[in-house]
Amino acid sequence: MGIFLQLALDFVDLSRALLVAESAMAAGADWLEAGTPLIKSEGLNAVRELRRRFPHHCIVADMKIMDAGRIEVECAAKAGANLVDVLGAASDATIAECIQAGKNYGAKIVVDLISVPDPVTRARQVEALGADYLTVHVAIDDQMVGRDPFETLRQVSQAVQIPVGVAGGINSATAAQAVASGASYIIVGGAITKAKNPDQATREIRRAIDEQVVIPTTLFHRVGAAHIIEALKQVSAANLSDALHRSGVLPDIRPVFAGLKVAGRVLTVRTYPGDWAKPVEAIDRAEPGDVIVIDAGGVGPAVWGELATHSAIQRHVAGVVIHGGLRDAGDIAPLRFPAFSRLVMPNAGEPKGFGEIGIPIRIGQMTIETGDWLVGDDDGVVVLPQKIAVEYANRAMDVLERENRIREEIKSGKTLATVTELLRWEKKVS
Ligand SMILES: O=C(CO)[C@H](O)[C@H](O)COP(=O)(O)O
Repeated sequence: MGIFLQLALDFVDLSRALLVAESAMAAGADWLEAGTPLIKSEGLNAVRELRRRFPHHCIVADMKIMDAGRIEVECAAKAGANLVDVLGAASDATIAECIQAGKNYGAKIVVDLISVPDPVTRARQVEALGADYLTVHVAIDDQMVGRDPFETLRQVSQAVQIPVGVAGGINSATAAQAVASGASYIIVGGAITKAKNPDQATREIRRAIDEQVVIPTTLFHRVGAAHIIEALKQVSAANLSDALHRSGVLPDIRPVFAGLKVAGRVLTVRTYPGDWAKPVEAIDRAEPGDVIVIDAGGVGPAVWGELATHSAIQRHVAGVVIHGGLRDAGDIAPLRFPAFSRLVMPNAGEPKGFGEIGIPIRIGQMTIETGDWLVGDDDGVVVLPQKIAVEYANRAMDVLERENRIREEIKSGKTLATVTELLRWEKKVS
């Protein structure tokens, strides 16, 4: 038996879901899943519509049932689902009801092991209850902190006889690993639904599964602590701010030169207005790729200029952010060194040596520490605290990927309001 590719339509708008479904199913996906967000947004009408448009495909309703198993399975089956998902975290009574209702209404029951503390034990239990399929699943939110499903998949697939599938950020680079770890079906959401070209993305994942090959991708894969910079180099300050729920922006600090982006780890400096000693000493303390963030109290005179920039370039410093003043802008411009500053002025201060390097600083409402991360570009600077850096670097990638997909839909002749069904999704004021 071949390995099935299940496309998970995690949209909130049926029209967008159908657009991707049409191309992905034609490109080689086997099973078609109405994702939980789609069912919550559109109701079981989403399943009915998928059944109508794809009469010969297996339709999966990702109901994530937690209670009232009988009625939820009945509704999904009557809407046209062949497979209905219940959570492994649900009680045995709920799962047993789902299984009985499935038999009655002609649907198979998939037990989703998402967030189950002991998946191997639970897998054996639900197999004994009569489940038809088991899915090992790393939640989208858990993917953001770098978790993957492969070791659990290997263990669960060895522990039970029924087919085991996998979900959790699978892409063209990891689909072969999913097969090697024992998957009988592979569920792919974002790597197809956020792809600029879902048709091509589906073909690549199909090939990765069938030929057991790794097809590298820079998108749809999540980084761990050692690779934060790889994600931050791809995203914009706006992407990162969106991921951070619109926070993280350094107020009043503007790019001095247009078209230059910086992403890097922060080295902080606190200094006295105009005292450029610690900023220049920090260059010698910086690691390659660091961004020096200077708090000079938000006022002049300048604490950074052309010679400091040459020095920073020698040390492979990635950029500078100044809550204070910069000078020599005309001489720095051709050096293409990313510089962000509150003020630009001709006068420098004296090197008196006040202040410290590497201590927490405060700019506006933001506390910034050495080891934090930042992204700066034409929009300004967004800081990412170290303790949440892995998660929000990944969430910023997710924002970027979603925008990539929306942009393609606009370019195909729609407007932003149409693609996002803005009238429907405006925040209602009570
Ligand atoms: O059920 C889901 C989330 O709970 C998703 O459909 C599933 O995780 C697949 O999407 P992705 O490939 O983006 O992880």
